Amino acid sequence: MTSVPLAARHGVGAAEAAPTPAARTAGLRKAYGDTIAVDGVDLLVPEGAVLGMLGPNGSGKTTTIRMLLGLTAPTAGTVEVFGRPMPDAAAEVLPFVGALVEGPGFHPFLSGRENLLRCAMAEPLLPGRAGQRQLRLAVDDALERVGLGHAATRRYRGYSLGMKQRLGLAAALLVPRRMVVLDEPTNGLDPAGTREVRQVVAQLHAAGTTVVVSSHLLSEIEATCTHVAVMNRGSLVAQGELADLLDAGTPTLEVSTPDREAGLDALRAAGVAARAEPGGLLVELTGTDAPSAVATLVRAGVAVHEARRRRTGLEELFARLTEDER
Ligand SMILES: Nc1ncnc2c1ncn2[C@@H]1O[C@H](COP(=O)(O)OP(=O)(O)OP(=O)(O)O)[C@@H](O)[C@H]1O
Repeated sequence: MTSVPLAARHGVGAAEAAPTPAARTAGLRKAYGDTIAVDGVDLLVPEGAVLGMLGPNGSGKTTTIRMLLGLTAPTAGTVEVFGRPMPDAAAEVLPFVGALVEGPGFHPFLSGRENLLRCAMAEPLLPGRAGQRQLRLAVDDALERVGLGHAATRRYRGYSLGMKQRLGLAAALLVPRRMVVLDEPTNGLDPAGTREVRQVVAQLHAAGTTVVVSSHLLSEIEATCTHVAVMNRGSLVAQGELADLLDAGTPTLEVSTPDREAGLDALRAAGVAARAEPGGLLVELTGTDAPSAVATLVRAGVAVHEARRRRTGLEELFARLTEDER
């Protein structure tokens, strides 16, 4: 592993030439007594990815995230963040990593802004370089990004669960990060809050920040993530680019047509498997491709109103990967 200092390679805004992943684990294991929370996890988080961690309750997502952040030490295996070992290099690495994990310890009698100012003063990347004015600007910017500007002066103890969650997210965004790790960031948020988190993740991604986000909301993961890691019973059962995972099932083409019988006859004559569906046909794209299937239909005089590839869908994939074998 390269020994170039993290700040030199990963100074905020610096271009990354080396293909070092943002984070990587090997043989990661965590046991709490007889409970094996995480077992043999080889996770790869490519730099610049938005990686969604999915898994049923108790599958080991939070424990894995805590080990990524150096908050708990592995029982066995290794964790690297930006090529540096965790938790040993935590002091060097963590200023570049924003995190929202569980309820952060905010002061109940201070306002949201005052709480964030305290966080800002503890940020190694801000003090020294930043005066009070800059700290306040960073705090107000973070509050605006999470939609808390209007409640900045209210005491934390009066915040709703969703507002507390937003303040935790704001703390993760106080300085530009190389990686942001969000454990269930939409927990307790209303639909507007959920949309805002989605926007924040999209902004981070556009700025080149790596994002690791755990969620039970498959639709959120499907909408925001480039990569997915699926956990089940402490193990990683699938990981990779979202598009590749979704394409892993049998590819099919949905054809909207009123001429279903004629369409089925034409496809069968061409050796293409298909079945009738309400409003049209579902064509299996094994041994053929979408343009050929559509051409076969059109040649047979079948009116094709619309043709669309059907993806497996994350919900179906998730159910398949995590269903119990019992
Ligand atoms: N500090 C701990 N002490 C004992 N057991 C723990 C501890 N932390 C986690 N566990 C156990 O490890 C397993 C994995 O828990 P973890 O919180 O990592 O799962 P998760 O996928 O994040 O679940 P959820 O979606 O419910 O948050 C569970 O069986 C849990 O009870």
